[in-house]
Amino acid sequence: MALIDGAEVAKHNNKKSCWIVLQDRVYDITSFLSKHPGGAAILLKQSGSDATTEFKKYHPLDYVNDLPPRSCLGAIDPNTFGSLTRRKDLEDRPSSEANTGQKIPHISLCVSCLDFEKAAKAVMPRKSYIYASTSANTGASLKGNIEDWERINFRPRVMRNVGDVNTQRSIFGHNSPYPFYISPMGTLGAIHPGAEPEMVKGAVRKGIHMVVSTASTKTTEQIMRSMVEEQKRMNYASPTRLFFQFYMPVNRERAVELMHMVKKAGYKGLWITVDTPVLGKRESDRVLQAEEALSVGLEKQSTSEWEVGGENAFAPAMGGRVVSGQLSPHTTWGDLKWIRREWDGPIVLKGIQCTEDAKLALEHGCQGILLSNHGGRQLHTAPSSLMTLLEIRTYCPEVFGKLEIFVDGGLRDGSDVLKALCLGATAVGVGRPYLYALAAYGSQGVERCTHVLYEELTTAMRLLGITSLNQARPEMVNASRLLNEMWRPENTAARSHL
Ligand code: HEM
Ligand SMILES: Cc1cc2nc3c(=O)[nH]c(=O)nc-3n(C[C@H](O)[C@H](O)[C@H](O)COP(=O)(O)O)c2cc1C
Repeated sequence: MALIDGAEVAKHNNKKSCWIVLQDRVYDITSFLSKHPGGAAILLKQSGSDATTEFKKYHPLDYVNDLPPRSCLGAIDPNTFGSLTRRKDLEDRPSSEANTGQKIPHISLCVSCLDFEKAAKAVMPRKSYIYASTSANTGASLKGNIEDWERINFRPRVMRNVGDVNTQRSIFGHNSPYPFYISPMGTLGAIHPGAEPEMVKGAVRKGIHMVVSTASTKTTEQIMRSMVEEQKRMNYASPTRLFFQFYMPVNRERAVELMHMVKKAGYKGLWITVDTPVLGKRESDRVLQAEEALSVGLEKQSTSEWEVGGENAFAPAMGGRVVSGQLSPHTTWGDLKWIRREWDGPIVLKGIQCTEDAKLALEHGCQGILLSNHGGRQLHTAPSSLMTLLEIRTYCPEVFGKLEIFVDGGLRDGSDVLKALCLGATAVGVGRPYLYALAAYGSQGVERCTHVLYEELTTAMRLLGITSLNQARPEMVNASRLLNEMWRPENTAARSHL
């Protein structure tokens, strides 16, 4: 087949005829524009040009196989890459105009979790920063997550021998030096070129557990392989284990296929996200999408025409856009029956937000619950996980001891971790701080973030007067302020459901 000239490709740079180059092949993606789950605008930005670098940020290479038949037009003439369109005018602006040109701070200057965000903002493309930092609606859920940790105080004991401290915890029998783990976050390819494997590398080196997202840039197997390779480099001395976060696809066969893949790859537990029957309204994402559409002249297209994906059968996008077919709004408690038949390992429900559902999780044979509002990205004014933890302690204490209870959302300090453990949590998930650490410093950032949290935790334990996490008790914290605001059945019209 004759090679295609770059100058020819460059001509097809609009929505009527849109060609892109991926690796050394030319693709006509005109008919795919309106079906792309990530939106048409991002593809049009790449029209007539080599989209390989941008593509790899978001997708495994084998995604090209999912394009409609006959999309591949042939190979590009390698001598004509120079004639392709260079869309410099549309390149991503840095996330913070003020930081442009600023040098990234030395990693040793990151002494708290919040410092990683500042560093990341200096280097992250604006789109990636918006994806990471965005939250639902006015941001009230995210704000509540962060603030509630500071509304609980410790009740320290003094004059105790706190020379040596032990911070070990286990998740479903898998020991870890830490009572915290890395929360699942999608699309890490947009955060660091090394994507999920880079995060895994840092995790393995420090021995921290990690939950891998269904919406990852790399495949389930690639991510597991990267863990095994890093383990090998460390003579298998790292206790790190990977768990899998599961978004339920609408199609059951696909769901089963994914579960089998996850099992075969060796993931140690299935964390089913239950707070996302639909995507929350992430406002900054929406503004960005509108800006992108305007920048490529799509403003005349009605939003719905371009945003509703077609009959796609891919992994979900979690970037503020609904991916049709990938998030099932139809999942119910009854589905746990067939899920259990397909998956014999531990099941955690991620996104439990009230007592009633905690009880149901126990009744339905789950092994764990993760109290979470998805980092404030889903329901506007959802309860913080801390508030839910207090509610569950008050109204269904029977789940403690029978389920492993995790919390996440807004934890930015090792002492926040300790508060959750005092109140009975098994372990806590940390999301954005790890993402920002990865963005700014790659796997070294992941290691550093773990170290920072660990140091804060051990200091807090000593100052609280304990030497082991088994000594953490509810009476070591004063949660009165939150308890005053906690939901109570007597304040609700319908009381019969508890
Ligand atoms: C050419 C074949 C392509 C296919 C088959 C494809 C497919 C998909 C699919 C299935 C998703 C849903 C989420 C996911 O699985 O990650 C998605 C999202 C997305 N895609 Fe593509 N895509 C293609 C090209 C591109 C290119 C060239 C770019 C960038 C220049 C791109 C950027 C994105 C972005 C930004 C998202 C949203 C991710 C998020 O917000 O998390 N895609 N695409
Ligand atoms: C950028 C980003 C992507 C996320 N992607 C997913 C995901 O794919 N699946 C999921 O269940 N939760 C996802 N979450 C939610 C996290 O797992 C976790 O619940 C939340 O980030 C914890 O809050 P924190 O970021 O304040 O620590 C994501 C969160 C962020 C910030």
